[in-house]
Amino acid sequence: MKLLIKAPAKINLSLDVLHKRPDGYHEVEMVMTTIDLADRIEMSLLDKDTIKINSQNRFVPDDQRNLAYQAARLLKERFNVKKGVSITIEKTIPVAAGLAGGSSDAAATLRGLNKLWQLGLSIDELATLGSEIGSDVSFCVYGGTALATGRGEVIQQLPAPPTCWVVLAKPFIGVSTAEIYRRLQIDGIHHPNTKEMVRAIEEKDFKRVCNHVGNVLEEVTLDLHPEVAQIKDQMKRFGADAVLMSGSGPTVFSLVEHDSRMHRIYNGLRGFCDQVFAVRMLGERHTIEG
Ligand SMILES: C[C@](O)(CO)[C@H](O)COP(=O)(O)OP(=O)(O)OC[C@H]1O[C@@H](n2ccc(N)nc2=O)[C@H](O)[C@@H]1O
Ligand SMILES: Nc1ncnc2c1ncn2[C@@H]1O[C@H](COP(=O)(O)OP(=O)(O)OP(=O)(O)O)[C@@H](O)[C@H]1O
Repeated sequence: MKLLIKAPAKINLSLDVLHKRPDGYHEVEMVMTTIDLADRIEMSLLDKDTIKINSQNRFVPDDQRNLAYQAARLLKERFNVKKGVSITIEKTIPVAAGLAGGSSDAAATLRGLNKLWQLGLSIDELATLGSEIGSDVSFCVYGGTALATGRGEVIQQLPAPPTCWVVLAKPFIGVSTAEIYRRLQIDGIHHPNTKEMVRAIEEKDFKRVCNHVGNVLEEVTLDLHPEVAQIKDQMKRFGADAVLMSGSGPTVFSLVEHDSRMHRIYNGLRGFCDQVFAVRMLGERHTIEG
C-alpha cells in the first residue's frame, strides 16, 4: 500500500516574542499561514519492521535526524506499531530557510501514517504528538491559517487571509533557528500588533494585513546577514505591498496584490537569489490534504 501526501511550507505573517521561559523556549505569538509550495511525501508499507528515509536532496538527512523519521518513530513507539515504512521526500521547500520544511514533512508523515498504519487518531491528537517533535509541527499538522501561542504549539484556527501573491526569495545562506532565538535581546523589542493582524485577516482587509506584518527575529538575522536586508530593499523597490522575513529566516517574502508587480519582483530577484517562488496562500485548513 502506497500514499502520496503534500507537505506545504508556512510563512509567519507576524511573529512576536513575549518572554523567555524557564524551559529555555520563548513564549511566542505568531500568525502563520500555509502556502502553495510543498514537498511531496510518498509512504509505502514495509514488511520489515524499519523506517527508511529516501531523499535526493543532499541537505536532507536520511537517518534519525530527519524530522519525518522522528515522526514515524514516535508513532511506532507510542502505539507499539510492528509494521515498517519507506518514506520518500521529494524536496521543493528550501532547507533551513524559515519555511518549516522539516516540520511540515514531519506533520505530513504523522497524517499519512495515521492512515497507512490505521491508528485512528484525531487531527488534534496528531498535533499534540507533533509538538513533541518541534514547535512548528502542530501548526503544520492542521495547516491553513492560525494564531500560534505557547512555544508555537497552541493553535487557534483563523479564516483565510485576503487573496494575494506571495513572492519568496531565499539568499545563498542557511540559518539556525536556535542561534537566532539565542541572540534575541528581549528588552527593546518592537512588538508587532498581533490583535490587529488577526482582525485584518478576519475582515479580509489586504491593506491592513500589509500594515501589520512584523517579525521580532528579523533584526537579529539582518544583523548577521546583511544580504537579507538587501533582498527586502529590492522587493520594496519593485513595488511589493508588504515585505517581511519568515520565521528565523533567511527567506524573505513579499505580499503583492497585482499580477504585474508580482512578475516584476519575481523576475527582478531571480539571478540575485538562490531560489525564488511566486505562489498563493492555501487559505483555510481543509485545503491542505492530498
Ligand atoms: C522560528 C519559527 O519557525 C517560527 O514559526 C519557530 O518559532 C521555530 O520552530 P521550530 O524550528 O519547530 O523550533 P524547535 O525545533 O522546537 O526549536 C529549535 C530551537 O529554537 C528555539 N526556540 C524555538 C521555539 C520557541 N518558541 N522558542 C525557542 O527558543 C529553541 O532554542 C530550540 O532549541
Ligand atoms: N525532512 C527534512 N527536511 C529538511 N531538513 C530537515 C528534515 N529533517 C531534518 N532536517 C534538518 O533540519 C534542519 C532545518 O531544516 P528546515 O528546512 O526544517 O528549517 P526551517 O525551515 O528553518 O525550519 P523552521 O522554519 O521550522 O525553523 C536542516 O538543516 C536539516 O538538517
